[in-house]
Amino acid sequence: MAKLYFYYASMNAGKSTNLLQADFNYRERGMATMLFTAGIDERFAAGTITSRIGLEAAATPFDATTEIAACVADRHAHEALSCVLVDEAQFLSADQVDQLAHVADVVGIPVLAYGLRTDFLGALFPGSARLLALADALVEIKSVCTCGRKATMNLRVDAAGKAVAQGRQTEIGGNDLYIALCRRHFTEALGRRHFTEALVR
Ligand SMILES: Nc1ncnc2c1ncn2[C@@H]1O[C@H](COP(=O)(O)OP(=O)(O)O)[C@@H](O)[C@H]1O
Ligand SMILES: Cc1cn([C@H]2C[C@H](O)[C@@H](COP(=O)(O)O)O2)c(=O)[nH]c1=O
Ligand SMILES: [Zn+2]
Repeated sequence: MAKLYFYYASMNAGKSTNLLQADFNYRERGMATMLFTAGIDERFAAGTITSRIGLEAAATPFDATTEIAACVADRHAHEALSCVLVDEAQFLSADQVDQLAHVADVVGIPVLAYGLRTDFLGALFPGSARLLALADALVEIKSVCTCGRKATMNLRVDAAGKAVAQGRQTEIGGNDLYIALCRRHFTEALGRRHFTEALVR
């Protein structure tokens, strides 16, 4: 039975690299894949998944209106797909994650979704919340804080490197805007009061 996997991590942990390696594995065996990534993330060429170590592949951009199950069914009708891979899965809606579960369960294609678990305040993204609830397998991709502990959180910083404690959940950026930290250093940088406020919102 095909499964829905959620590979989650903090920023800069190697999610896109891992996705591109999985994709390469399928393709070198002559198996077709379909890749999705968030259309709003235009840090690199639109419709491209790029890892910081130089690998890249073409992907279908998704936004809030994308009917992912229909896109997969269309492609699958022309070429039998062996795997669907989704980057930036934190930006999926709950309904789009349900569609990915349908792709695995009914269409029978394994789905590998890669994304952040939590935002800059330590709160779940909608897509991540649904994936944590539904995925058959939750796989953590680990990275390291400056102190050597596991970096599970994403601190947003301003131009002066100061922690940002409020703002909209979606703010596209890279190392200029975010630092992956362990929970202890994240909480200290943010101030425990802000951290708790975000969680009870
Ligand atoms: N020029 C580089 N050469 C080798 N590794 C790099 C380079 N730049 C970044 N990295 C490493 O690549 C990883 C980030 O990969 P990426 O797949 O883009 O992460 P994510 O998708 O989780 O944000 C990090 O481990 C980072 O240290
Ligand atoms: C923590 C956090 C992140 N984002 C954005 C920033 C990046 O554009 C992506 C994550 O990219 P990566 O592949 O993991 O490097 O998400 C955001 O919009 N809001 C946040 O709180
Ligand atoms: Zn730390």
